[in-house]
Amino acid sequence: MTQPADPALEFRQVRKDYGAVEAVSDVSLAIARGSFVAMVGASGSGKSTLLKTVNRLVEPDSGTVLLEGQDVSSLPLPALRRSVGYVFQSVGLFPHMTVGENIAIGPRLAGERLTQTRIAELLELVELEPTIVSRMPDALSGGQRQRVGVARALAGGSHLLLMDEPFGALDPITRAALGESVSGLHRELGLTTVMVTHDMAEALLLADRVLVMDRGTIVADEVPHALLEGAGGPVAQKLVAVPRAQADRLAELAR
Ligand SMILES: Nc1ncnc2c1ncn2[C@@H]1O[C@H](COP(=O)(O)OP(=O)(O)OP(=O)(O)O)[C@@H](O)[C@H]1O
Repeated sequence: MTQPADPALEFRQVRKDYGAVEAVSDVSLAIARGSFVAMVGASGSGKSTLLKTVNRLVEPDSGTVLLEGQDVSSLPLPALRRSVGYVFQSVGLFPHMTVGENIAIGPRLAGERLTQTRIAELLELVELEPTIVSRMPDALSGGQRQRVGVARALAGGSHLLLMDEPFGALDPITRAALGESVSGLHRELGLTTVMVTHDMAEALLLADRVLVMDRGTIVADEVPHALLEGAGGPVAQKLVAVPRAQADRLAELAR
């Protein structure tokens, strides 16, 4: 892929080791404003570690992460976390807080109160009923919890949405519905979206750029069409082979 001239997010030679494990090895990558990037790769390949360097949940050993051209290590943490929408792997809603309080927590930590109207708007964006606002997280389905997680990530008005395996624990129908919702939000709000997923089919269907990570490095960087045409090298093609074989088998069964 050609590198964008004025990227929303950029990694320059980012490296993170955990003892002898090279979790992220000198990754350089620029992400264009408005793009939807999927990051795919085997478990332990470094996807989450790389994503977490953006809002400094992980501090790199070396290298720089630039958000809108600014080195994230020079930004005050509350402001940085506010300007990066982050949907966690495990959702991570606070169990003792209502849905509304969970959505408002980021701005609150940064010293701002979200109005009830704004919270209602955010619920509407993620297609949840406004009445859900006073419910506790354990009274929601997994899909509803993930939608609240997305609303919370967008509450600070961020244009950068990072999602770490957001649909992992959901059934396939809920997963597909949420994928569609996120894709719609991405377009409507003009977001730059980076989504970590184990599912190459999901990556191919939702993203306009697919990165494949393997042992701490990016081994493929392609548009979905190119991956389907055979580009990206052996690790990428092994991942593409799975949904392709399923699609072929389904087509055979339908004959
Ligand atoms: N806090 C930590 N302490 C020690 N090792 C860690 C820590 N976080 C991650 N690692 C190691 O770093 C490597 C990369 O982990 P990472 O979670 O980034 O991979 P991943 O591709 O996101 O995996 P998954 O798809 O399973 O979430 C792994 O070997 C992991 O065990």
